[in-house]
Amino acid sequence: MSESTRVVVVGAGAIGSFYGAILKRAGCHVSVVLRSEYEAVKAEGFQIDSPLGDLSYRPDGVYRDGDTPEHEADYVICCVKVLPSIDRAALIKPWVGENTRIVLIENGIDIEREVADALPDNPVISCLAFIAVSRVAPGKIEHKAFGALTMGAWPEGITDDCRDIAARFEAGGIDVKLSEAVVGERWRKSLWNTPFNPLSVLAGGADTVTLLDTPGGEDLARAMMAEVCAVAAADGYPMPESAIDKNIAGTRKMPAYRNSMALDYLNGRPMEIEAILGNVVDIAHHLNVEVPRLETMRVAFSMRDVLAEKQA
Ligand SMILES: NC(=O)C1=CN([C@@H]2O[C@H](COP(=O)(O)OP(=O)(O)OC[C@H]3O[C@@H](n4cnc5c(N)ncnc54)[C@H](OP(=O)(O)O)[C@@H]3O)[C@@H](O)[C@H]2O)C=CC1
Ligand SMILES: CC(C)(CO)C(=O)C(=O)O
Repeated sequence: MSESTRVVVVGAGAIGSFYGAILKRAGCHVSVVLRSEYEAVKAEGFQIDSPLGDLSYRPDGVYRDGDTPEHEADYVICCVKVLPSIDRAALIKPWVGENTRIVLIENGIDIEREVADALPDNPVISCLAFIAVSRVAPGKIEHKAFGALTMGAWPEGITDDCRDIAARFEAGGIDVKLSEAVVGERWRKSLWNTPFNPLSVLAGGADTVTLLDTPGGEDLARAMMAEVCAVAAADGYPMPESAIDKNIAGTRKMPAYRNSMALDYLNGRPMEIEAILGNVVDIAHHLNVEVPRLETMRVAFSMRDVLAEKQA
């Protein structure tokens, strides 16, 4: 394994700076592309407090969106939020060369297609992060727990590229599960994110304990999960019925936790409603699956957007 693998992390927020630190520990040359935190990171690097130890580091290159790369990257890792306002393909394109592999570490369903369509000659590796990490100040990151990645080639399979980048994450101290069917893995994660993320926002930024302990809360989460299961099955990725019980039991075991969307809401940042909820509803419509609760939530969020536009 070459020590000088060049990695460019586009959107080095909580997830990007953390997994950049892991690849740096594994001996990769890690550059980052930033927006609002450019000055802070250029001056001081990242300070990352983690149960894995002090992961603070100075990236080998610190760039802004619009800068010109000096070298071709082996891997471009895209970690921006999946938002309608961000053209992710346009954002990563300047950093992608002929031999660059594109790695997406982002939440959501069917989020790969727009990138793969715009950059058809570069392989896409799709990753799911099971981690609790957040930005606490410019360049300062708090890693609270977990960190494992699940990944596979998109739309399916495990390629040598997947094995190569997985080995680097593992060398940096992270568990990686390689999957032949990463779209199915996305559905399994969506089983949690699609109900819990938007619910926590509608509940004013509520944590998991509040959501489940509110009378009717667990029933609502379960009913929304059942809708996600039905869409996933119609899309060709059935999940066992026990998956819902397992997710609820696992969530009840966790200390009170605010997911990334709840944190975005509380910090006044844009939220990944379409990637996590809207795309599931669109697929349900396309496959004629009834998802009344998910649909209600999506329309309620659209109302917020319409109101915000009127007030702007
Ligand atoms: N945080 C978590 O615990 C988890 C997050 N995820 C997923 O990971 C993905 C990333 O989330 P997270 O790291 O929390 O999000 P953050 O908001 O912390 O990071 C996103 C980063 O992208 C940057 N960015 C946005 N637009 C641009 C641009 N044009 N040029 C350069 N940088 C840009 C943002 O900069 P700026 O500061 O200017 O906005 C920010 O630094 C999401 O899909 C999320 O759902 C998945 C599991 C857990
Ligand atoms: C599953 C969870 C809660 C952390 O991995 C997540 O994906 C999020 O915070 O959005």
